[in-house]
Amino acid sequence: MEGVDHLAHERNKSEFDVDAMKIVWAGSPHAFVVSDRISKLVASDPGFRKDNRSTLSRKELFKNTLRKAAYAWKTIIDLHLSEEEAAKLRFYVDEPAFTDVHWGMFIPAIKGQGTEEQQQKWLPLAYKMQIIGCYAQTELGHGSNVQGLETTATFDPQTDEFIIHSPTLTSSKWWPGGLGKVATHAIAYALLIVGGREQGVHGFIVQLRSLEDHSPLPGMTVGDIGMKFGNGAYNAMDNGVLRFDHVRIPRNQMLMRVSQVTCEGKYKQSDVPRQLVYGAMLYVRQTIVADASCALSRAVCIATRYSAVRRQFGSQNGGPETQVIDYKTQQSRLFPLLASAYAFRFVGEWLKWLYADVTQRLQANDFSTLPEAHACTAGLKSLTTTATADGIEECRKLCGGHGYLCSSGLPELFAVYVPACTYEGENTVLLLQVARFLMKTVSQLGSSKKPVGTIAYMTRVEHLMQCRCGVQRGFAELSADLVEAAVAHCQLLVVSKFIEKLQQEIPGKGVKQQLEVLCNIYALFLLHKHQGDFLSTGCITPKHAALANDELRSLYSQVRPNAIALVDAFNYTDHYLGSILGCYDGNVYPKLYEAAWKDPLNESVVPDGYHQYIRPLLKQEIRTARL
Ligand SMILES: CC(C)(COP(=O)(O)OP(=O)(O)OC[C@H]1O[C@@H](n2cnc3c(N)ncnc32)[C@H](O)[C@@H]1OP(=O)(O)O)[C@@H](O)C(=O)NCCC(=O)NCCSC(=O)CCCCCCCCCCCCCCC(=O)O
Ligand SMILES: Cc1cc2nc3c(=O)[nH]c(=O)nc-3n(C[C@H](O)[C@H](O)[C@H](O)COP(=O)(O)OP(=O)(O)OC[C@H]3O[C@@H](n4cnc5c(N)ncnc54)[C@H](O)[C@@H]3O)c2cc1C
Repeated sequence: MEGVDHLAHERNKSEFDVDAMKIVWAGSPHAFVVSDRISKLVASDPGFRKDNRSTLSRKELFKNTLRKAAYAWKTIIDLHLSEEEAAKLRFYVDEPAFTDVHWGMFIPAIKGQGTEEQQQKWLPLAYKMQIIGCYAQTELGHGSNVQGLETTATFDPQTDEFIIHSPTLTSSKWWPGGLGKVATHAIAYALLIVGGREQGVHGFIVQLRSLEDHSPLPGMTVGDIGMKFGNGAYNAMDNGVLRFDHVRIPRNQMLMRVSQVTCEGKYKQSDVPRQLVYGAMLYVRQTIVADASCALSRAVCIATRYSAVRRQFGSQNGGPETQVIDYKTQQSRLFPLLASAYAFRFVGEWLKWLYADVTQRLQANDFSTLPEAHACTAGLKSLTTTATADGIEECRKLCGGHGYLCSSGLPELFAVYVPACTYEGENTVLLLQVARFLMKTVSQLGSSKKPVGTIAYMTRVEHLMQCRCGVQRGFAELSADLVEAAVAHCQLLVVSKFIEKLQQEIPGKGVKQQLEVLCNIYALFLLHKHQGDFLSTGCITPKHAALANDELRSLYSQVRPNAIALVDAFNYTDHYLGSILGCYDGNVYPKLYEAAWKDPLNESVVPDGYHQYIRPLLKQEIRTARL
């Protein structure tokens, strides 16, 4: 029945202060208040409805996304929302759209790679959305290998301009979000050529479309690259293709914080590392780690609530069947994911601090922590997105058949989420960056340069020193093993940041105890999953492994009475979850049944096509009917 909380009995079992945990999850009392208010504002506004998405054609979906983006912007203006509130509103609208790239990449790229003058010119236009930007780096022939990009930017000293050109088919820009149909401007990455000399890849602000009638400017061939994985909401994003035919832009539209080209045609490299050209990717990778905790927590919330509702087998003397959440197999699949959601939340908080710290240092031309920041953002983006994509799929399976319904919210969450393993750096390529960083650290062991920060533990791996001479030669040969070492390094990071979180003051009855249980589950689950490595290296004995497994089962039993409260602490509205299986009141079956009849296929009792195809079949008139 509507209004009845079918999970009340679960919520009454909680052994901790859920409201206090909501604040821990949000990050602070202020962040909780903003999140709670904005999520309810979005959920209560029919203008942000999303339950009909699966019935729309791609063009309808895309146009609806434009409408929502415009409506969101109007809401932001009308309600005088702050930047923080506006970002939260776009988050809870939960629709992949050009605004993600405009706010998440185009603006950070100008802030990180533009001069003061360029920032003063372009940022006000971007903040007011008087221009809409995209981040055009990837090409048909190159994505991972940025230095392999083929688009050229040739300086013409006669006119004080750059000529942007796509010399080959594979140099066509391919994938940039928002590029296909919406963006008026791009940060386009191209191989800089000055005085006949190639100077590497740099970023350029290029206007793509008229601000009068939105038509592509001369020399631009631009469009959408077509349907993407599943019928999910990511098809609301116009990932595009763009070719330049000798397009001229003023010299002052090359982003010149890292290097400059003078009007005389002199190329000047500032005394900053060229890798600052990659700065926007560092920013997005750290946001993607926070996004991973959000996406995984959504899936875990759905699967946990449904596991408490679903009963299957185990009836005694006609009594109720067993809740599937009580099965040890269900717990051993679900609770490590619950622990991972919290673990990724806290390592994401730390990574946000690390990014802010390195950004502050860069402003003072202190580049000392840039390599570590790159390794951490690259490695944690790779680790958390892989675990989250796999975790969302596991949550779908934990919900049995109903997990495969669009109304469960899980198929779409998976379809929208999985490209995170590829974009912003393909996960294996990024782990190789971490491996390179680790091996560089090994090569410095024994020198005066002592490992600090997240690699300080490596001073204790003296035995690696003997093999360091071989490492340089064997990197390619050993790369598969080194990628595993990179994963282990990142897992250690996640565990250590969870432990550091627990050393902070955490208010609320039972809250810290619950987090300690989740931290132990996360760490012991990893030990269990990789016990072969731990045993083969002598880090643990078989007895330790057995004790760890016993402890895991005990920890699952400790989580069980608190599971619903732990996912309630995410404070997601039913609107944002978009899932009948995960609805707050647990009233699943009536809602599933009601939703089925809303499917367009049920608009008529006799399906379209019956008289043309089925009736002749049934009446054996097939021989005469024209197929
Ligand atoms: C790193 C590469 C793989 C290789 O680069 P190179 O070949 O140039 O270098 P080397 O491997 O030789 O390394 C040289 C040297 O540099 C160091 N290095 C490398 N990268 C960096 C870096 N980023 N920072 C610092 N240092 C770096 C490296 O360690 C070496 O050092 P040593 O010599 O000392 O060893 C490179 O090619 C690469 O990065 N490839 C990956 C390409 C990539 O990531 N492409 C992404 C394209 S953009 C994209 O995919 C966008 C997806 C967007 C999806 C949706 C949007 C999500 C938005 C989230 C935010 C939303 C927020 C909204 C807010 C709101 O609404 O308000
Ligand atoms: C949904 C989506 C949105 C995107 N949005 C944008 C955007 O807004 N702007 C933008 O510029 N780009 C965007 N991209 C492009 C994205 O950044 C690239 O697809 C990504 O960087 C991967 O590059 P790639 O496609 O060239 O993969 P590849 O590098 O070709 O990967 C293919 C395989 O090769 C392997 N491989 C590659 N190099 C090595 C190596 N050195 N050693 C070992 N293995 C290797 C990889 O591990 C992978 O298994 C988007 C992509 C997607 C899917």
